[in-house]
Amino acid sequence: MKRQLILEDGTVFNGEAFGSLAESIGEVVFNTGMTGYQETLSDPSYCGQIVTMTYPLIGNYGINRDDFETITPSIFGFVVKEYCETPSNFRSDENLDEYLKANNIPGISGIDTRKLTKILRKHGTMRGILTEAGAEDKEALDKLKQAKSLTNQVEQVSTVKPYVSPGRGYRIVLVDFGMKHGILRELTKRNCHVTVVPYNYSAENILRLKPDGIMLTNGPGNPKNVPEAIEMIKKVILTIPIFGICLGHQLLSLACGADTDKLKFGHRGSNHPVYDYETKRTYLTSQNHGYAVTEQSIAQTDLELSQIALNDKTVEGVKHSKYPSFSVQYHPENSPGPDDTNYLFDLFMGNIASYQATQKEEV
Ligand SMILES: NC(=O)CC[C@H](N)C(=O)O
Repeated sequence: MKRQLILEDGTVFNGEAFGSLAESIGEVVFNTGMTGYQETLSDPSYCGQIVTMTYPLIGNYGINRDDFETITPSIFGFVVKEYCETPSNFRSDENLDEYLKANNIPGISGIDTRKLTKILRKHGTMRGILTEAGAEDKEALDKLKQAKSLTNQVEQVSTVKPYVSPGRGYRIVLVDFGMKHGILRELTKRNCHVTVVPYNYSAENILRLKPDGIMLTNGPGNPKNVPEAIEMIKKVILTIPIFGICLGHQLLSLACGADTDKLKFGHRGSNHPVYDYETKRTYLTSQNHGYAVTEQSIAQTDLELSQIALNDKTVEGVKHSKYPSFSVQYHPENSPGPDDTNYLFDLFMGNIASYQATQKEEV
């Protein structure tokens, strides 16, 4: 069945339908990972976005039971050049089409994704509509232009109630803005007792849980749409070590007085080089972000710039100069992508240990 992707600037792409046949409007973004489509599809940070993969063949290793980053995916659409109907992999349980249908995600294949990506790089990300072919282009375009931009994606993907993943190690409160399972996986690997709480859990309620450390997860949309979290962080940073990832990094930075801005077309892929000023090393990182902390805004805060993207000098990490808190813009939990920066979870454990040691000395 024929489908269309129409961009805000009027560009029409014709292709074949796969996955669900639902009509969808979202921000069209590109991901350059050669693999990792299952993690991408199930990453809640893509809520509100239609993702195109630049790698031309997608679906060839199927969908397996192990690589999900969330159970209920919230991506708004999936655009590929060639979609593989007959996956070949010992872990594969179903094909991409079955997965997308079961989760009501519309897909389109047969698209010149190189052309689409070049348009997005030149113009910046745009919104688009995935719709049935033969629909009046003008009507679809009007619908797209009239559609309101989303501001409540975090609310859509965060947990509603707190829950616990028990362990005997440090007690970590994980504030869920649209958590990838990879973060929980890294904490449980380190024996942490993790309490996952909703995005709008108050500082008072978090402190009542007596955490040893707090983690701020990744999540969709503009960090400025989550003011309650910024207020919460301002209070908890005074007494508890914090580690923020992606949206969590942006929120921590905003709470410390820095600013964020939207990038032209963002960073989404599995091989983004990041330089660390302290270790003087370059790490390959997994990334998915459309916003970033602005470098000039850091100077007026107690934050230090700790890491930077080598491709375009975007801020990739900050460290607090007074409190044992830090954050990164990329994904140390990888999934998908390289695990070069997994050590940051150990660094967080170390921060907790040394902070607790200093607290004991003071008593
Ligand atoms: N993966 C994330 O947490 C993304 C953060 C934020 N939504 C951005 O696009 O910049």
